[in-house]
Amino acid sequence: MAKKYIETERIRLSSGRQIPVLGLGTCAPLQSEEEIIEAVKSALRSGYRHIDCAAIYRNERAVGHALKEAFVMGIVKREDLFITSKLWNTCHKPELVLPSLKKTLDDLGLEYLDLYLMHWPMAYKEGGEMNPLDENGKAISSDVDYIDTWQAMEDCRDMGKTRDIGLSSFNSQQIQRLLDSARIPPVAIQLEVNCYNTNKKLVEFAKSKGLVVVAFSPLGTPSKGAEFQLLQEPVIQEIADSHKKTPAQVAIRYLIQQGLATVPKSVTARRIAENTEVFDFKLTDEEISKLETLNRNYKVYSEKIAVNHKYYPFNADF
Ligand SMILES: NC(=O)C1=CN([C@@H]2O[C@H](COP(=O)(O)OP(=O)(O)OC[C@H]3O[C@@H](n4cnc5c(N)ncnc54)[C@H](OP(=O)(O)O)[C@@H]3O)[C@@H](O)[C@H]2O)C=CC1
Ligand SMILES: O=C1CO[C@H](CO)[C@@H](O)[C@@H]1O
Repeated sequence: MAKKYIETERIRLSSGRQIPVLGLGTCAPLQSEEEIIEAVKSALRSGYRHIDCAAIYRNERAVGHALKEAFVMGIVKREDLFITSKLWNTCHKPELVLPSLKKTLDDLGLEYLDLYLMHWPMAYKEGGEMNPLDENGKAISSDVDYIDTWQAMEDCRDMGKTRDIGLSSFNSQQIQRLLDSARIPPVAIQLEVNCYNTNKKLVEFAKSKGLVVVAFSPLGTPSKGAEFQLLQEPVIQEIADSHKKTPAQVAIRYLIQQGLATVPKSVTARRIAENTEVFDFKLTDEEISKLETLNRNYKVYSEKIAVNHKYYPFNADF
């Protein structure tokens, strides 16, 4: 019988805390509040203890609703959970950081987060749309330096509003620049990593600086009408068949064997459970090499609306 996902599957953060390697993604723009509530409850019942949220997903109240029900029903206790959320780009001004975090906490119905990430190094114009666009459809920048935003995030950690702080989609130069001035170093970074985008140089760089890497879009975001469909690749299917596993389980297992945490998203109870059954088999070195032939440095989240931003992260080599 497949080994149930259990809480020992964790990675130690530089702060000494631990992050469960498997979490539930909640970026679900097409799903209703009811679907999100059911998905989070289903995940908690399946043994997930790590939920990945963000203000920009516009569904933190639904996640909070599910958490509250799970607490009342005794499915899980707050202290057993690892809840991540992310500061959105329109709230990088230092005076907006704490209010943004408080809004997220209020929506989630929590006293504190486990991890608060800066969602992107890029600040957008404050005070209006979450994706403010100019007449050419490009994001309108704000001039805030992510170093100043980080200092406000450090203050949030000092206040106990979040146990740890981290980054998302920063390139190596931006990580280094931030580390050079940080009073509190980031413990983790979310990066797009999957078999289409193994992102090796950046992953190794981040790890060498003491950051745990959390892989987002582990399945290649099939729902986004993506150009390529990772889960339908014959190479993945073949390896899955030989282990009596599914392509999604192989895609997730690949990341775990790279020493990464990951946050596959699903609102389908069967898949939510399926995605946990990844701790009872091991890919061989040969299988890993075969999977890596799929790499084409393909990004689902290239944030093209912000290509002209001063801090656009994808112009650097890595
Ligand atoms: N920091 C950042 O900038 C970013 C962070 N993220 C985070 O990462 C999470 C995951 O990435 P995301 O881009 O959502 O995409 P994923 O790669 O996790 O793919 C999600 C899609 O795969 C489907 N799916 C899930 N499990 C299976 C399965 N076992 N078999 C077949 N299909 C499956 C889901 O369908 P269904 O739901 O219908 O079951 C959904 O359509 C996000 O939800 C978010 O939390 C994502 C992007 C950027
Ligand atoms: O997490 C993410 C998913 O959706 C957002 C857009 O709406 C992205 O900007 C982001 O990186």
